[in-house]
Amino acid sequence: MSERTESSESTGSPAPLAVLRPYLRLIQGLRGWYALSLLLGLVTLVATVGLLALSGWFLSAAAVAGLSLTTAQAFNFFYPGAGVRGLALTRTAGRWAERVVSHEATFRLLARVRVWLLARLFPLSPRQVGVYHGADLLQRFMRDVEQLDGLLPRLALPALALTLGLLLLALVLGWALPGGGALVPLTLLALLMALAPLLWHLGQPSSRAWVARRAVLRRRLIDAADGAGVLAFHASAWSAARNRALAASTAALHAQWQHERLGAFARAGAIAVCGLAAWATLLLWGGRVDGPLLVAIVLLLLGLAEIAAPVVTGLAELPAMTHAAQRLDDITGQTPDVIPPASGPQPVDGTVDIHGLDFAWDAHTPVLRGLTLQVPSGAHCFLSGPSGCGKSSLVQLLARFERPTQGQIHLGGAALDDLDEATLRRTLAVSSQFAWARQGTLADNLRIAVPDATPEQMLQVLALVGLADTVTAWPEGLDTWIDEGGQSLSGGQLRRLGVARALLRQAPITVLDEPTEGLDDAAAELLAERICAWNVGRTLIWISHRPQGRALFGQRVDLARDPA
Ligand SMILES: Nc1ncnc2c1ncn2[C@@H]1O[C@H](COP(=O)(O)OP(=O)(O)OP(=O)(O)O)[C@@H](O)[C@H]1O
Repeated sequence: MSERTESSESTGSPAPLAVLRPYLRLIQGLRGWYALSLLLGLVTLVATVGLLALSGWFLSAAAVAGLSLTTAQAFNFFYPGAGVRGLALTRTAGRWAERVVSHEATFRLLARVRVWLLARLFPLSPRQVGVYHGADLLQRFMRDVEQLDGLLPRLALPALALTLGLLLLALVLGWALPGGGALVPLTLLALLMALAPLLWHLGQPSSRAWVARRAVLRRRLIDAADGAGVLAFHASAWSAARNRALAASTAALHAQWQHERLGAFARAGAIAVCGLAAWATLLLWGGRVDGPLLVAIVLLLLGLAEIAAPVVTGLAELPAMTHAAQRLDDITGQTPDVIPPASGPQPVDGTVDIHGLDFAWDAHTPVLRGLTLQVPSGAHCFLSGPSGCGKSSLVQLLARFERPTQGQIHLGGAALDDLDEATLRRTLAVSSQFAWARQGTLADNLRIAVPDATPEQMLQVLALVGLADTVTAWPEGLDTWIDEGGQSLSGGQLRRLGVARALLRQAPITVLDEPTEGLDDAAAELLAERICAWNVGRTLIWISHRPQGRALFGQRVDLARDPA
């Protein structure tokens, strides 16, 4: 688990509301959808409370009218009955339409947020992304984004609809209840508004714990599942991993319980406040206004609880939303280590010119010091050196995933920093030391390098790395399914697939990091021979701590001795 992720969870101060700003900005393009949703929410609110009020009035007025035959005969049952049916239908249709519209807006917003996040994640260097545990990154992209999707439909819009509804009610009650009737909904509004800062304050610890602990739970579970194959050999480590996952689960459930408890109290508080308003109205205006009208108003105020409860639940969610936004801000707030120019010079050939290169992963441990190396265009260079001398770090620098602390790299006469992204990737093909395959067919994995590669071209490079016979013997050949991360391939096959992918590119400069790992000496020698022949006229940098194939290379550099 990364230090960074762990620390951002254990020591957070209250997340400021300002972290929600980027998401509110993304909402701007969906204003029409949200305005429609607000309108439908208002219609539903009016229909809901109107239905309760009218039904209450209807029942009590009918009861009063039934006291004598004359009034019973004169009472008009038809219009109120039609009104009740109309309001009930409006309420159902309004709620349905409001849900459809707000869900549509939310899905559109989710898509926007995820695309926006990905656009900020991709320019980051592997080191910047690597500080996040894979499970944690997924949690941020999925669960934390989902937490934010309620910002408008579950909080802002219902709160706005309720506020407008209460103001409207103030007008109605000002007319219906003489002597300060408008004060009832206005007091209700003030009380609900006072709940907001209280819930914000009270919700901070539990929501921070809930957002953080569910992320820890996911990491622990994925750690245990990923490591099961290894941990199962070590009984105590395996039971420790399970216990850690269990403890994380217990802690996450406890935090969720505390978080939900606050929401439940808030809901109960809102219902109680509406109930108190109804009682107060009954006590203050009982006997002063028409009985059925008073019943209607009391029921109307009780009905408001149905609208106010979800609003305060949304308010109780606000701290969790800001904590989720804060976790996303950890990613989006980063400045990429390398910002490539939009356009730049074109390399004229495959020369690699490294001059006075210094590099360190951290301030205390220099990895490369004053490395100077010139590989002429079309030359084949064998780069060796003991483990840890910085061979793979040099690959990271050539690929521009990292920046040197000093010195310059030129490719084809152009400074690496000046190359635009597409030109750099076109110029340089790299097979990294860490082999990887994505879930998909073998052909899918090769087409990562060249999307329109033909089966013949793919088999050609597979033959170079000694995989063609194996692949053609598989019943599905190039269409053989490869499991996530290349798990269905042997270590050596996976490594050679990575090399084949780089070779398929036929780029002016090819860099292969430890391509012979996992091969016996004879196979390693043969691989070097074939790849040198394939790259005739193109620059090849072969990085290996093994001597096999060394004699085939015109240029031989020992990184531990030659530089500095
Ligand atoms: N991503 C990284 N973050 C921090 N330190 C790193 C990282 N990658 C490598 N290092 C450190 O940099 C130093 C050089 O590592 P590097 O992988 O470049 O060596 P190498 O010569 O390729 O070794 P090997 O032959 O074992 O692959 C090592 O001390 C290593 O711990």
